[in-house]
Amino acid sequence: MSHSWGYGPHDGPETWAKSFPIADGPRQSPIDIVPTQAQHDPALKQLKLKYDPATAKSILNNGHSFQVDFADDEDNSTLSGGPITGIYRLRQFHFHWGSSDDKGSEHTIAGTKFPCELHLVHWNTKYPSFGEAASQPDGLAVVGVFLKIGAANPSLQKVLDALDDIQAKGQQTTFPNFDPKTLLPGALDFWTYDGSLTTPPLLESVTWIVLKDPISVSPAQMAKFRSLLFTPEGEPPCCMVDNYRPPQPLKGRKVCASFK
Ligand SMILES: NS(=O)(=O)c1ccc2c(c1)[C@H]1CCC[C@H]1[C@@H](c1ccccc1Cl)N2
Ligand SMILES: [Zn+2]
Repeated sequence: MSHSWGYGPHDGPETWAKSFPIADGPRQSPIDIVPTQAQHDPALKQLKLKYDPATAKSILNNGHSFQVDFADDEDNSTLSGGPITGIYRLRQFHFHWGSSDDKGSEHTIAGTKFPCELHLVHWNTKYPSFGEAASQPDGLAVVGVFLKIGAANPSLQKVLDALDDIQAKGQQTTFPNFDPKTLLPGALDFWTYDGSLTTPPLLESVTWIVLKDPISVSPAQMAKFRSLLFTPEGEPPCCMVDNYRPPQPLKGRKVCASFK
């Protein structure tokens, strides 16, 4: 049976546990990050992100968000260092956002919500594939970046310019030669904790690496995100907004900080 889940009143985060009981599991994401309760871990290494723009392939409206997919058959775009051991390959990046600027991020900082949050999804190359890695406790590493209202972001604009071709669910187009590093803030200070995918199947296989510093997004750029549709062509249009899961119980987990 194909699980149809979404973000509405009848299929949203409060209903997911019915089809995905892990929704009430011990290491669910996102969480509210409370900086004063995070523990500085001096043993944490610097994050090493090595991205090759040539690995960018396509951009897809998957009906929950839109994602930019990368060729991950070689170690050309990788994440290492930080809290992880070994090499993780970049698979895709996507976003979560709100219907207004006062909400939209999945992680929050001491209760503060951002209008949007970027997720760069990587999988552990000790496993043979993304799918296999996604089912392992150390299988995935997702770098989360907050977007804060400010100046227009030229690098983000390159991504947003492609959205006209993928307005409806299931639409995809080529997206070559893009360097995701241009979407990162100057400093790579981060919080890290053990968590899960924030959408079904909610697998508890993610080492979360949430960057402290946001990148900028303008109000006009936020409007571009909100012009996408959850619905496929030919169905009554439903704007893709509020595609975020609210923070989940910490259940005793420690959040570590790479900085003082
Ligand atoms: N928000 S997030 O960063 O926690 C996140 C990261 C990766 C994936 C997901 C959510 C979800 C989103 C749709 C499919 C599912 C997953 C996946 C894709 C194809 C096959 C299997 C799986 Cl598990 N990919
Ligand atoms: Zn996500």
